[in-house]
Amino acid sequence: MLHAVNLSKRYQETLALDNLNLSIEAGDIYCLLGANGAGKSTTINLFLNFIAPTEGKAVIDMIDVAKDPLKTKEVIAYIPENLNLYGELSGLENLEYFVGLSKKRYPKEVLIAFLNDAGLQEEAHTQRVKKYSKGMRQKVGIAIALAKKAKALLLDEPTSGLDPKASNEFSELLIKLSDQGVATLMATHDLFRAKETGTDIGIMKSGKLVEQLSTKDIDHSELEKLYLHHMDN
Ligand SMILES: Nc1ncnc2c1ncn2[C@@H]1O[C@H](COP(=O)(O)OP(=O)(O)OP(=O)(O)O)[C@@H](O)[C@H]1O
Repeated sequence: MLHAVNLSKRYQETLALDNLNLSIEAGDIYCLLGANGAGKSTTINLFLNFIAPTEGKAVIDMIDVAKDPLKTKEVIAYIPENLNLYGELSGLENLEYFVGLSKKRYPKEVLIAFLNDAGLQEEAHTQRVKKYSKGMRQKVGIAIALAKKAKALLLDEPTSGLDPKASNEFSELLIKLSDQGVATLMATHDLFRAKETGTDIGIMKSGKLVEQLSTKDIDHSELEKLYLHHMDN
């Protein structure tokens, strides 16, 4: 579903991403780990066509992102660290608006069902988003992904700053989406969540993918050791 093929991005003298090859299939939750500046956001931004590759390609659902960015955007949902919602609108109104951008229309009760499925408590649906916690905003993001029937989810540090309960709830939603066949690429600094939630882990350093593994082959402390080993060498 999501493929990086010899994907590179250079900014003047900085090689932000160096020949990345990556395959994320339906149901995979692929967690990208790495220090600040390792190239995680660059990877996600290339899949979103926010930036253009210097070499190689990002492919979503067999379509080259740079060649047909609008078509690829139809099948993905993106949740950044801080989701940009309209503070004066309610969660329900935000959902209606953003789903409308993707040319989908649903009756109000179906939109409410998406918010419920995303775990947003009923009384919050009609409250202005400016009063929401970060966890509640991220749930609206998940509701948008559900309503768009997104095949792939791109997440850039979505749980940073969430308390452990909110972070756990978010992870459970990702697993629910994965069970429905959604392919997820998530940049994160949270080794614990990556092991708990992810199916696969990639460790990046200085623009290179230096390690790939399946989460079932490693425990928490081995993952931490491996991560620190790569950061120290
Ligand atoms: N617009 C830009 N112009 C120049 N250099 C950039 C630009 N965007 C990113 N870089 C550089 O590319 C490299 C990779 O950055 P990137 O943001 O992908 O890292 P990251 O792994 O997401 O880090 P973080 O964990 O801090 O979010 C860094 O050296 C960064 O300084």
